[in-house]
Amino acid sequence: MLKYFQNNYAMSEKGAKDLLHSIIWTIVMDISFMLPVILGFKFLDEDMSLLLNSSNSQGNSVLYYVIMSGTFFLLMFVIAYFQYDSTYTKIYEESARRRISLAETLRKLPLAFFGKKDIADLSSTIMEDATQIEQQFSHAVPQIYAAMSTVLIIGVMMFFYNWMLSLAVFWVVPVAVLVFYLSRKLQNRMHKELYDVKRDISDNIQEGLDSVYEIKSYNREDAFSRTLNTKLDNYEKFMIKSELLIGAFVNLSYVILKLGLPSVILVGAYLLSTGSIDIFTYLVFLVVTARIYNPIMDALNNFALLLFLNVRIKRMKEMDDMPGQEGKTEFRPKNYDIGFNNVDFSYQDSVQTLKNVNFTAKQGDVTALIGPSGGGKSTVAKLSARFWDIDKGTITLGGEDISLVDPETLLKNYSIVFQDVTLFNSSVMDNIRLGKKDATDEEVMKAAQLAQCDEFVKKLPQGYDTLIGENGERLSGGERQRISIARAILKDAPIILLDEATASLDAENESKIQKALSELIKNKTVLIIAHRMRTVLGADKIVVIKDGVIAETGTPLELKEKQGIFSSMLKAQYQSI
Ligand SMILES: Nc1ncnc2c1ncn2[C@@H]1O[C@H](COP(=O)(O)OP(=O)(O)OP(=O)(O)O)[C@@H](O)[C@H]1O
Repeated sequence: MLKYFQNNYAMSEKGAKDLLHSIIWTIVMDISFMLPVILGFKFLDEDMSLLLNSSNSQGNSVLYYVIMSGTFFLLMFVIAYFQYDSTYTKIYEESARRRISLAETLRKLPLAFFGKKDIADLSSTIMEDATQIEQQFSHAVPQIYAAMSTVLIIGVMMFFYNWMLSLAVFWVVPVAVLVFYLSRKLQNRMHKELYDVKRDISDNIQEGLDSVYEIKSYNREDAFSRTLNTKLDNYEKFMIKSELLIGAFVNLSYVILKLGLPSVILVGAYLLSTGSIDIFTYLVFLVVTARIYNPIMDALNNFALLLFLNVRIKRMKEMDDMPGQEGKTEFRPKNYDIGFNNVDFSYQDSVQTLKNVNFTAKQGDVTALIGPSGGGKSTVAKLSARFWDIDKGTITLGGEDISLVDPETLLKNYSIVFQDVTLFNSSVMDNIRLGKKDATDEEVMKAAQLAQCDEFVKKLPQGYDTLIGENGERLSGGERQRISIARAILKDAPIILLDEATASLDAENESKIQKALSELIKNKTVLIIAHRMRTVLGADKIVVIKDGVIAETGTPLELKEKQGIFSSMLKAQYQSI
């Protein structure tokens, strides 16, 4: 049972145990809620029949019923308290565990995964899906199991009491459940489609927000709104259709259940007329029948909600099952040479991005990656820090295979300055301190000076304490880049991965960034995706990557003399200057 819960509801072992407790408490509570009814029957059976039959024998006193009612009330209250605690408190704990476990899974995923997968999808699985599951598990799931068990217990008791009348009560249940069961596939399909349509809309909105500048500058507002409106309209239509269809099946099941009462009336009347039952039994069955279908209807309703949840549970399990990156957390390489040995890599199975890549970026050298756009330069740089795991070959750091090292441990050795700098809506000081979280203000300011940030930071209203807006919206491209260089200087890692900006910076800005970079790369292993001639010619080694293979390697002088791709790229750039 516990394994079933774990597998089907994406629960932890503790969560499955808590769910089982909560179901048991809900069953106990449902049964305890019948105590007043039983007391009522006892009263009818023993005392009222005495009165009706004008017997002289003594029934139970009023005091007896008062004491019994008080005891039952207290018992019900205590049971309801434990049911509440086991259901609500525990499910929220499980929900927190579920979110932490998802976050832990995400932490272990290859870094590049986050570039590929849209963040809206991830965050909505962690927050929205987890909330939906939490609500259903605190409200619906224990009730389904409890309702089924309670009805079963009462059913068995009723069959022992009078099997013919019980048959009249219960024949509708399997028919109603069958109708509902048969609609399960359709419901699942509807829910899946609805979920996909909804995800598509949130992706669309997220994309619109991310690219609001482009949309406005290319006058695409109308087109964007039209697409979004169409999707929203379709979503609405789809919702109505799915509600109607699912509602039709659920209501059909309800109607079938409702046929139980007339059956009991008719069969009961017949049995009464033949003298097979007395009036009291007839009344008892009528009262029970009037109430017994409600928990079954609730269970069906809750079951429909659980089907709705299936898609989300599946999505959560998918995320949980994503292969994370593991490795040793003790790692002290004997040097910081990066080696690519016969490396093959593909993002998708069908296209091979890198083929048999071999080169070494030596500690203390600047190794420039150059080549035509789409050739694989960024991929090589990212693979060297284990953003993805490769398909074939090995990538080593100090001679050790990086695929055996825990990514977080590995990344402590890298400073990464790529073009798409991410800044946070906090102060300049905190943004730079990201490079070394325990750095003093003085250390941060020193790094900022070396990265040529000092001058523009001092002009900001509160200097280093100025909040820079969401993703540094108050800063220029060059300023953002220099902040990211300051972070890297502060981190002072032995390896620098650098993607030189292609954005056209003005001459002053460019020379400042060059100055900052030359500070950063002193005595480090530097792997640079080079775009500027100055960098390319100043490099110790050049690796030319074209169509995923290494086309040339050597010093700038060697490659110039070779008259190959490098020398023609060099000529083309000089001609364009
Ligand atoms: N996350 C990704 N998923 C799938 N394919 C990708 C991904 N990133 C890059 N690619 C593909 O891999 C190939 C190499 O891309 P890469 O970015 O490494 O080239 P590049 O030489 O750095 O290009 P550029 O100079 O234009 O930045 C390209 O065909 C690109 O479309």
